[in-house]
Amino acid sequence: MPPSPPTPPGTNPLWGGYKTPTGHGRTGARLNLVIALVCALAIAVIWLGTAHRIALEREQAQAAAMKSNANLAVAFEQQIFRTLKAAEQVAAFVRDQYLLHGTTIDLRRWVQQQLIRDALFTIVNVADANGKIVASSSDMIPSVNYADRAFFQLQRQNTKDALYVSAPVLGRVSGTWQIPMSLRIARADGSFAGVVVLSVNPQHFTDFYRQSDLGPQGLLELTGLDSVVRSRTVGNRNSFGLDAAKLPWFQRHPAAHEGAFVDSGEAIDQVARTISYRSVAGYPLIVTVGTPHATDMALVEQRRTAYLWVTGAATAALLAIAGLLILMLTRQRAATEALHASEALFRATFSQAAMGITHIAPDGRIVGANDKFCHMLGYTLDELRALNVLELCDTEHQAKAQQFLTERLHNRAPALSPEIEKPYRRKDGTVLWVCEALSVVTDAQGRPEYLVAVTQDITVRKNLEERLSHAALHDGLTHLPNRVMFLEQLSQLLVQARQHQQRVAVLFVDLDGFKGVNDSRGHAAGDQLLWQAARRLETCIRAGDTVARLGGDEFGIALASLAHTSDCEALAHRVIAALAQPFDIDGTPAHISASVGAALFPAHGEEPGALLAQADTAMYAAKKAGKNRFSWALQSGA
Ligand SMILES: Nc1nc2c(ncn2[C@@H]2O[C@H](COP(=O)(O)OP(=O)(O)OP(=O)(O)O)[C@@H](O)[C@H]2O)c(=O)[nH]1
Repeated sequence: MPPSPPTPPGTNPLWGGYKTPTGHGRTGARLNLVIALVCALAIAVIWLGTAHRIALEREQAQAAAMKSNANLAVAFEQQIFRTLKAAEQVAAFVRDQYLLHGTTIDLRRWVQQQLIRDALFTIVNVADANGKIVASSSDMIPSVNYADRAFFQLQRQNTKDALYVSAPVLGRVSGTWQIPMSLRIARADGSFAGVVVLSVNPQHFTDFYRQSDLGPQGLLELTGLDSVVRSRTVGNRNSFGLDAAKLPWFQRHPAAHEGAFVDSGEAIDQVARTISYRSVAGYPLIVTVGTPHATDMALVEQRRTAYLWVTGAATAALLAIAGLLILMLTRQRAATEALHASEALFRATFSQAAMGITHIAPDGRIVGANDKFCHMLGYTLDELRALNVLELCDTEHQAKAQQFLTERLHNRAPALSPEIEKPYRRKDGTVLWVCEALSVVTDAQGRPEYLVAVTQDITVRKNLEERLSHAALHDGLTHLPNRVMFLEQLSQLLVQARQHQQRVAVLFVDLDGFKGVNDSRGHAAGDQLLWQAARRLETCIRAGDTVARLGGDEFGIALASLAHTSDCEALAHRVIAALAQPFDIDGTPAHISASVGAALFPAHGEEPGALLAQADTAMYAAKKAGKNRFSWALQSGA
């Protein structure tokens, strides 16, 4: 089984596998859109995920800060609670002693003996029912009256036995800001007998700040439900006695006794804080802990920046990948479309070309051919594909065709596409002259894959050329060679004669009385006579000799390889005898004769023109001698 031929573009039969591309542009645009959408979706997912992660971490950080602050608030509340309980115990002890011993109680000594141990009380006083201080822990009893003090008036009217923590006041005894904490003294009958007053430095309440390390913007505050701030510490700044009405935690407290939120800091110092507040159990007080929101969120913000960078980089990478993908696919599509267009062009060119196109394997087998070529040769495509292109040539042209094929395979310069003119044999046996150009198509490795032959039918031109060539060298009336061809053939005979040392004879034959036939019988009759004379002359010569019409009623004869001069004379006499026979012109005889002159090579001349001239001169001599005779040329130079 022979190896299968190389496969040209497309598939068989004859690249019929090609399909007109449809919808490539639309499909490509859709694919681009899908890639863009997938990319956009992926980017959206990444960003949503990042945003969600950031929000979650924010939430967690916020919750952690709130929880931490809530714990601090609990601890702060407990410290306040313990302080107040201690104050309450001290006040109750002093009250009990006062009720037992009256003004004889020595508070100063108790402080010194540390019966009143707590150092937080700057001063402990007992005032009677009129507000006059009757016992004091200071060196001497101050002459101060509490009657106008709010806490005194409140305790006088109060029936509750509870410690009252007043708003900070400027101490009349100490001259410094104090928070008076008072306990009502009641007699056995319940009547008001005065108050025990313990003064506390407001800063004491927020000393907790130092333990809790809230930072330079941290907030610690003790606020009374009477909307007066007992003590507030922000960093190392301490303040008290401020109005708490506008504080967010104060406003929230009635609804929720404890809570946590982010405050803008508008009511204090414009610093946003994470706030936790709660009521002090059993006292009309609120403790508040705040940490700067920026500090709480610092780590989250750092991570957020990192997330944004990573997400931004991932977005850029995705966009770059999608862009590259779209670019690559677009280029690939463009290449495919160009290939399809090229194939469509090829197909149109191939099938509709005015010239025959064949694809030939390097060994000459015909792989494919267009309709034109099939039509030119009269074969079907299947018949052609069973043939070698050389089989389309006659045997004598096959070597030349093979050589042309081989040369083209070895010299594949595309710019050089030489043409060959050769005859093909059609299926019906007639000759098809073609002009054929061969191009070589190579594979990726540069090896010849197949040849493309573009074949033009030049039979008409060739026939015309042949006819023109024949007409140029032959006489149109007698169809004998004309003077030009006679001289050419004589020249070739002389070349051979020189090589073989042979003699050549040239005879000049001129009809006698031909004009009379023309004149008496007409020109057409003269033509008939000339035609018949030519045929008679042809019968007189041998193969290899030449007879030609030199013009008018003149004929030339060239005799090759003349053995004896007598042979020439014999021929001349045969000619004279043949032409002396009557001619039958349209059934009526016509009589003429002929005068013949002859010249010999090399005796009478060496060149065709010279020999013919010599023979002409000899013929003229025969005419002069009475016509119907033969005459030799004179010796050369005679
Ligand atoms: N019918 C015909 N006549 C031709 C043709 N060519 C030349 N002639 C005539 O042939 C004649 C040749 O002239 P001549 O050679 O003087 O005639 P001739 O009667 O043979 O004279 P001699 O050679 O002296 O015997 C002329 O009348 C030409 O017109 C031709 O092709 N056909």
